[in-house]
Formats: sequence, structure tokens, C-alpha cells
Amino acid sequence: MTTTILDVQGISKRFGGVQAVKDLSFSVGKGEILGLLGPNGAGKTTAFNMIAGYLRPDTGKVLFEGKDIAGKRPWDVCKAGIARTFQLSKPFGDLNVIENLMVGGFCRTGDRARIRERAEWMADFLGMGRQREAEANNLTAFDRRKLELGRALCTEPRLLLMDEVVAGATPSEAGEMVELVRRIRDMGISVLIVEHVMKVIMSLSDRVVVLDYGELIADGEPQRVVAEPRVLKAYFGERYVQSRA
Ligand SMILES: Nc1ncnc2c1ncn2[C@@H]1O[C@H](COP(=O)(O)OP(=O)(O)OP(=O)(O)O)[C@@H](O)[C@H]1O
Repeated sequence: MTTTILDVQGISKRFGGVQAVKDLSFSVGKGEILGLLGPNGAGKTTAFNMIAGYLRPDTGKVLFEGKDIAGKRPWDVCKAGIARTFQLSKPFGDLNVIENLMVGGFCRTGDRARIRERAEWMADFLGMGRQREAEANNLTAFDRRKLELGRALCTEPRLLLMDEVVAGATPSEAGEMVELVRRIRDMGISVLIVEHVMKVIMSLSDRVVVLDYGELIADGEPQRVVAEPRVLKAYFGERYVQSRA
């Protein structure tokens, strides 16, 4: 039986008149890759931000390894063992690859030698060994994205939250990212991933949960979930579902 690493229990968030997330519950198993799906505006980023400490939930609990982290600040969530990447990657432009990676390490320890060693290892892991000294400003968009991923990993997380990691990537870059995510999971890190590119989600996820208008509408094995009428309706509308009946 898989152990649960993250257990989200009934979280909600309202922005003025918009109920962005409503009574959302789901869990991530240890060693699992869970895909978070849903049409634009479904509440995925809001849910992410409540888990990562960027937004305080109006209701509910976020249990990480059994402890409620809801409402903790991002720095404390990171220290607890959760790292995240952002939709828009913003490395420190005038720092080089190793220096950017080292920034992540300071979340865990003040030991510069250990941080540097991990950053060097990470540059190789990302396939950026030859760009160690390159300034982030001079990297391609995809390399900046990988760098952001590496910076998150340098915080030594046990759960990684990834937001749209292949947006704007070429097919071969997307393939490279999929491989990296698999290797991250093989290192024992659980992954919660938001991604619009279906091919990526379907090939990576052990399980997916689907949101629509802030509510969970499906949770299960990817192939089965994407064929559910409720999910098809959320993505393509009622007429599409009726035309297939
Ligand atoms: N800070 C905010 N203030 C007001 N409304 C917000 C705020 N953040 C999100 N919303 C609204 O909450 C709803 C959910 O947005 P959210 O960004 O979480 O969806 P999403 O599923 O991540 O969408 P996308 O796939 O387009 O990134 C939307 O209606 C959005 O307009």
C-alpha cells in the first residue's frame, strides 16, 4: 500500500465574487506522479499556491507528512520539504548556472561546500554541465526552465510541485523534461504536476485529478479519467459529449 505524503482536505479560496477553489480534497502518494488537470480558470494555480504557502486557504487543511502546513509561509513550506516551480521562470539573470542552483541550497543548510557540491551535481543531472559558468541571462528559455527546476531540487524536497514545465518547449525539449521528471521520481521525490500538454500528463502521471470551476470532478487512472463524460464536458462542452453518445 502506498503511504500518503500530501493530504489536501477540503481547501477553499474565494477572491471577491469568484470561488476559485471549493472544498477540494485529494492526496498524493509517496513516490507518485499526480497530474492536476482542468480547463483555464479551473483553480489549479490557486490550489498550488495554497499548498506552497503563497495563499492561505479560507477553509481546510493541507497535511504534509501528517502535519498541517496550511497558512505557513512559502519559506517554511520549503523547509518542511516541498519545492515548487513557477509558470514563468525567473532565474537571477546576472548569476551563473551554479550560483543560481546554490540559491536553492541555502533553504536547507548554511554549509557552502555542501551546497556547491549539490549544485555541481545538479548541473550535470540537468544536462547543463557545460554551461556551469554561463549567466542565466544568456540561456535559452528551456534551459532557464531547467535551471528553475534544478534550483527547486537543490532545496532537497520530498514533494515537488511543477507548474506548466513544458509551456513553449519544442517536442524534443518536452521529451527531455518528461525524462527528467521520471528520474526525479526515481530519486524518491513525489511530484504534483500542473500541465496543459495532454501528451505529457498522460505519459507521466500515475494518477490524475481534474478540477472544473474550482471543484474536483474526477480522480483516478489517467486513461480512464480523460474518457469520463464529466471531464469531456468540462473541456469540450455538452454538445461534444452528446455527439459521442
Ligand atoms: N488573485 C486573484 N484575484 C482574483 N481572482 C483570481 C485571482 N487568482 C485567480 N483568480 C480567479 O480564480 C479562478 C481560478 O484561477 P486559477 O488561476 O487558479 O485557474 P487555473 O486553473 O490555474 O487556470 P490556468 O490554466 O488558466 O492557469 C479564475 O476565475 C481566476 O480568474
